[in-house]
Amino acid sequence: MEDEDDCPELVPIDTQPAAPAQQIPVTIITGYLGAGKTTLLNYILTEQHNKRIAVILNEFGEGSALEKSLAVSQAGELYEEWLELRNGCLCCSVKDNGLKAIENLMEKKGKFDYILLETTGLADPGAVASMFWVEAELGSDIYLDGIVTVIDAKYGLQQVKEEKADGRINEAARQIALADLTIINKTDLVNEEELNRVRDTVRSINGLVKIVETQRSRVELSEVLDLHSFDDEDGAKFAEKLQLVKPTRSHLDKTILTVTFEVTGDLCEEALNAFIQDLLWEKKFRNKEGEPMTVIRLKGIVSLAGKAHQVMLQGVHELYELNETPQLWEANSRINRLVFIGRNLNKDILQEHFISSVVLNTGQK
Ligand SMILES: Nc1nc2c(ncn2[C@@H]2O[C@H](COP(=O)(O)OP(=O)(O)OP(=O)(O)O)[C@@H](O)[C@H]2O)c(=O)[nH]1
Ligand SMILES: [Zn+2]
Repeated sequence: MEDEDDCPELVPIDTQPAAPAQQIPVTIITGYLGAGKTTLLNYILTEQHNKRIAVILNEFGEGSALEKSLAVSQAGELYEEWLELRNGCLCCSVKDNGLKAIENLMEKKGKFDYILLETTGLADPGAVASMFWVEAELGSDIYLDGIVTVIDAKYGLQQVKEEKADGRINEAARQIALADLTIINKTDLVNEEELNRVRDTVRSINGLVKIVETQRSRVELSEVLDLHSFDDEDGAKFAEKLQLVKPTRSHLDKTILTVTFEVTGDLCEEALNAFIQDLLWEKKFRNKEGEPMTVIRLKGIVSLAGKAHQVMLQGVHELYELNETPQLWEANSRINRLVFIGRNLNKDILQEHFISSVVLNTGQK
């Protein structure tokens, strides 16, 4: 028997390797069971486009948590490989095998232009997303382009509202919180009023997300691909977008919502790192009820002391990044703008912590 750590050999086919260089975008497609993820993938693959798209399905085989299928479709041909997982855990399995498998595949078949990865309905896409994000940092061939969450217009609401045992985060709500784009699918099954309710609920969770509505997941490709949700190519657009974010008010108890605030003044970079780490890693901040604040997605434009350029803050799951953008601050307009999506968030408490620990007194040196 072969070493378990090894990836299975992938089907060799005759294609000449594409020209090297250039990172390949990966879009993570998530959504609750039966929402229409596979329908979306099939739709994208059959649409007219000039891309070589690899599709990775991360699904556990029926009756066995030890297998998942890796299906790669290209120009209508479908290859399937079964990868052994040692421990039923998706993020680890993707980390141990999935990425290697993708890389092996690219070595053998030449590069793809795009990768779509469908996660299982119950997986935490945050873990998967942060893994691809880290890989890009480490010089991998792949970078995370965006997270797309498909929602069932008919059953989505019910799925989001379901209370989980032991106070665990509702997965359907978490998937919406993480998303850059949500696709409310199966609109044929609901009336306008029901659709409005779904839309409002999505908005109540995630104040940043873009929403489209579909039947059979038929969406403009340009709405799904090349979102560049995690790069800082265009700091200006990013800052503009943050300005439009409205805080959300939850319809439901204990659910996830969006909190945003603006603060003037320069920030101490070290203290900012400590603040974010306390928030994301240590879960040190608590709301009025004493429950720990949990942040799922974090974005911001910040003004670091001594830096002429705007700095973009991005966070997913437990990972975050601060990157200088090409945008220069205009005189007297250095405003820090932060957006937090998560659970048990209290804006006033967060803002107070932020001001007292991170903001330097202007004028004081
Ligand atoms: N009525 C209706 N049915 C749809 C629509 N889109 C998809 N479906 C059906 O819904 C079912 C589930 O769709 P899938 O694309 O397999 O959903 P999925 O999210 O990949 O499901 P899992 O992988 O099992 O979590 C299928 O029977 C689809 O044909 C739609 O817009 N309207
Ligand atoms: Zn599916």
